Amino acid sequence: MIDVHRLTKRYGSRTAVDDLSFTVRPGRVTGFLGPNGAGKSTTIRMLLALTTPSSGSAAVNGRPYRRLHTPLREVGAVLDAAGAHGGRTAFRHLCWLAASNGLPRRRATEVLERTGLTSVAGRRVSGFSLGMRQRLGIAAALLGDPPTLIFDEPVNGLDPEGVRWIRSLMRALAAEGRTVLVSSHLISEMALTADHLLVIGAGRLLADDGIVRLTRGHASLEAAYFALTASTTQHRSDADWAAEGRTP
Ligand SMILES: Nc1ncnc2c1ncn2[C@@H]1O[C@H](COP(=O)(O)OP(=O)(O)OP(=O)(O)O)[C@@H](O)[C@H]1O
Repeated sequence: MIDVHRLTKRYGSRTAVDDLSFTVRPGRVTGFLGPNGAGKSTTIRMLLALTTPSSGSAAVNGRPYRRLHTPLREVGAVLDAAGAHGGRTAFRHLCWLAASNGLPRRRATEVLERTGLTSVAGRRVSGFSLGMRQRLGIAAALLGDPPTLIFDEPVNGLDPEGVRWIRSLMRALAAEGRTVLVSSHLISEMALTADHLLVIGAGRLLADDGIVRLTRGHASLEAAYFALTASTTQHRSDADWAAEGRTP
């Protein structure tokens, strides 16, 4: 479970996240959708205590991230595919992570199996493709068997097979009763993957609803999304011009 309450982040005169409140529930895939610069990554970074909020709070399984006793057992996060030390093998990387988080070594073998990396477990990460690195990042996120998972733009740069694999993994993780939050700016991908959507624009929450309800009254999810974000896209452009001290 993820709870965000009146979360705000300002960078100078720019408000990246603006009084955002929402709850992400277990047992379904929740998409976090918004245009470039909407504040998705900043929100996720605040959830994981990588960025300090200007105000408001964020909790994972009822506690702020910094107060989780064993974070890897509580929440797995996939932020980018470049996290592993290139000189290590996939297996050693995961064993090192497991040991430094008090997790049994067998978890490394188990998550390699789940992410389809068993056959390349002994290869150095430096030789991995983007798709293999992404799978390794997911393996690391699953190491502590956490009830909550957060993926930030997980399919960026992946080929169709990789996209489909991640989609089915996220659905399977939700079916196991986990809380799954996935950020994206790809509407078509979210239509296939998510049950529920949080739509943000210019740092503000624009919708918090099921895909079916969101789409109702529109020709498609894409049409519903553009109707929701149209005004904030304009707002963001004007704000960007202003922040740069220019006029559009
Ligand atoms: N460290 C920072 N310093 C200043 N501004 C920042 C910083 N990080 C983010 N921002 C600004 O905050 C806003 C939100 O950015 P953020 O990366 O959270 O958006 P996003 O929705 O994840 O976008 P994208 O889909 O492009 O990744 C943007 O205007 C961005 O320029």
